Amino acid sequence: MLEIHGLSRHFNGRPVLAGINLSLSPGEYVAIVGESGVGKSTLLNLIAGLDRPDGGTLVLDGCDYAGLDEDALTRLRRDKLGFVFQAFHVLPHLTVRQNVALPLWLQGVDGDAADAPAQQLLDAVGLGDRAGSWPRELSGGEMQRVAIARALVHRPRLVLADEPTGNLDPANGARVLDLLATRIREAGAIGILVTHSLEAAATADRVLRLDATGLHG
Ligand SMILES: Nc1ncnc2c1ncn2[C@@H]1O[C@H](COP(=O)(O)OP(=O)(O)OP(=O)(O)O)[C@@H](O)[C@H]1O
Repeated sequence: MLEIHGLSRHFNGRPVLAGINLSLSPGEYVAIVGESGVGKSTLLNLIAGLDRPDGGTLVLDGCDYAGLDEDALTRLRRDKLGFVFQAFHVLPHLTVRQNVALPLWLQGVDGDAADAPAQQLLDAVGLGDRAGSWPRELSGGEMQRVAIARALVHRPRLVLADEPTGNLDPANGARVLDLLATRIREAGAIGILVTHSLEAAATADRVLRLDATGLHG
């Protein structure tokens, strides 16, 4: 369960988010849309624990972020979160399969136990035959699919995706959105998709609009 109450964030005295409320149960997958600059990525960064709010509360599975120090937030991200951000953060010195297996390694799972699910996810995003490639050998869209496979490999409780299909052609975009929705529903995870595409947003269970007055269902 993700519970957000009265969340606010200012930058240089300028309010970006004010009084955001959102409550999501396991298995719920929502899309957040809204004008450029309204604060969608800021909200995802707060939910990911990569940034701290100026006010309000964030509680995931009973755990209040306010009580967590940086180490505890890092553990929360490692154990419970999968995220695909606009910058892919694919590591250049690891192969494609190693990049996807990384979240499992960080949980102490390695060898075949990490390689097999990593390969399965790569197959699912259409990159099964590129497992041994290096990131520099991939196109932007292929790299984005690696990032999506990596975000899902450890079956996270909370999946955050910021424009995950921004670099993809329609067929691969549809495939990735379908994979995201299927994985979230099958795992009973919570999913939040930030997108400008109403077509992409329609693949979630419901669409929320963020504007200066808050989130609207
Ligand atoms: N670290 C920061 N310091 C100062 N201002 C910031 C910072 N991060 C975000 N902002 C500002 O907060 C506002 C919201 O940015 P954010 O990236 O959350 O918007 P967005 O809704 O995701 O936009 P887009 O749809 O264009 O990606 C913007 O005006 C941005 O300039």
